[in-house]
Amino acid sequence: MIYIIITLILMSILYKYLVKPYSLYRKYKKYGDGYFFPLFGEAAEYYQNLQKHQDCEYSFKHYFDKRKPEDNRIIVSNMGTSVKINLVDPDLIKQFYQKSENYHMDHFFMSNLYRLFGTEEEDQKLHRNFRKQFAPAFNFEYLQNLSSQITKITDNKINSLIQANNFKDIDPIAFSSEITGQVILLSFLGDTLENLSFRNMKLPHALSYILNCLCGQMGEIGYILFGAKYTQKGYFKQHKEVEDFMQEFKNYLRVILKQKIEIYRKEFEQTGNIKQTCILSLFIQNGEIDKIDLDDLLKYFLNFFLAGTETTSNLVGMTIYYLTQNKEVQQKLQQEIDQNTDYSAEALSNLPYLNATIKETLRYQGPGNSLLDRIAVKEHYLEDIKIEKGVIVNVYMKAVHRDSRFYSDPHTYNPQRWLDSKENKSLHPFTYLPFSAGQRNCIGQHLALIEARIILNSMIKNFNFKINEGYKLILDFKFSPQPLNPLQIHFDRR
Ligand code: HEM
Repeated sequence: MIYIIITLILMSILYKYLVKPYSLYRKYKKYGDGYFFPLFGEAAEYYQNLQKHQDCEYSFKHYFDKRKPEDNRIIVSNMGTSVKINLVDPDLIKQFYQKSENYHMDHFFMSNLYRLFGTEEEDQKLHRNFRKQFAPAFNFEYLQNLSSQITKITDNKINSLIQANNFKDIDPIAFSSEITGQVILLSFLGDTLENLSFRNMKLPHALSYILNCLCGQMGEIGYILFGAKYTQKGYFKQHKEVEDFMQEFKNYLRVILKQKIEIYRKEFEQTGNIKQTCILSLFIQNGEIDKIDLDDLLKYFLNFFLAGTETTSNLVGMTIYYLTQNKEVQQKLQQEIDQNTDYSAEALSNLPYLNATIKETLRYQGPGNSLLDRIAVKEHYLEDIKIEKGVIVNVYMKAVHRDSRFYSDPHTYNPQRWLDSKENKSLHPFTYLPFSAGQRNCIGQHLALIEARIILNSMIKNFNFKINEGYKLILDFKFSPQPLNPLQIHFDRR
């Protein structure tokens, strides 16, 4: 009897994880190519190279140079009990955004992070409400008021580097993440909380520490099998320590939020105005603060920190890296920046070469390679492809950003392409998506660009950049491509 039960269990596992996904895989393969674990399929080489070389740029180039994009509109792979479809064709991508009501966020792999900042808004109405509430705080005109403070944070950081008199082997990603972390605190709370610490860590460090712990747990076998329940229960000492740290930290932040709200409320009652530009002060002035509870505010604050810190510092740091690899780009940028004396957000947004360089980093190696996975909640079509309920769908932005049909010489870093009107004209609107598109596009894109321009402007004014001769960039495949070993750049004072 026991053998029959074991056989039945094994067969049902085999069916769920192998037979069913394989039949789905076969069905979708005719629209593109793909790989199936245990590894086979045309795209398996992509994965094998990734494991062997650990360099996602190497395996990406190797694979994408060989495929014919016009015949391969998707890349399909098995994912748990279903399949995942990566869209790499702009027309399919356009339809995906137009039919966004057919998708929810896929929670399984992300659920450990949702423990930190609460679950995603699945309800479209709630999400629309969130966007409506926060949109005024992220429009360019409002954010311009923060630019002098962002410049001050950047200059302080550069001055402390100059005072330390150590310009060797600097990682510009880590360097700028201290600025971008403070900017998120500033834009939300109106204060960088420089003097506060939690368990002897500055607040951005404490947050990054928790995020790293939670992301690390997501690679554990127990997590892969059982999801966040496995880590949350705290059966193991290290899980319990992270859980305690996180809860204590959230309570600490809740108190800070409450205190800040009280301070701004008082200022508003007494003067009819709040001097500091930030989300909290805006919400008090426009009355939104009474429509949102403290736990939701905390959730959004943590969300913004997660979405806005490493992404922007990655953009800045990788731009500096590409300047070390392209001397003429560095020189051209210096010339433009040296001639400019107006450092306001608006003036910087009008520097053509600075903006073309940022745009090119976002195309070439943007921090948003793909989206968080979506799961189809009902059957529907993307063009001629029938998407079944339960199938996971994502947009592989990097693939369209490097598609030779839309970009000449796509694997070359070349800011000039954005100033060349011929290349610009040929663009299909869904071939440039560093901040995604549609209802869930990046709400913080203006903030990210304002910050990137200010930080790069100050850094380029002060330094020449040279890579350490022994350093070789290997891009690790994480949420976004990250250097496996921290960048080692010599900042030469100008
Ligand atoms: C270079 C920097 C940045 C890049 C490349 C970037 C990219 C993206 C992308 C691709 C998405 C869509 C994700 C998806 O749909 O799965 C997104 C969403 C989001 N981003 Fe950014 N981001 C950046 C900076 C920021 C900053 C500074 C903030 C500040 C608050 C921010 C806040 C958000 C939020 C809250 C969402 C979710 C929006 C929603 O669901 O409605 N991001 N970002």
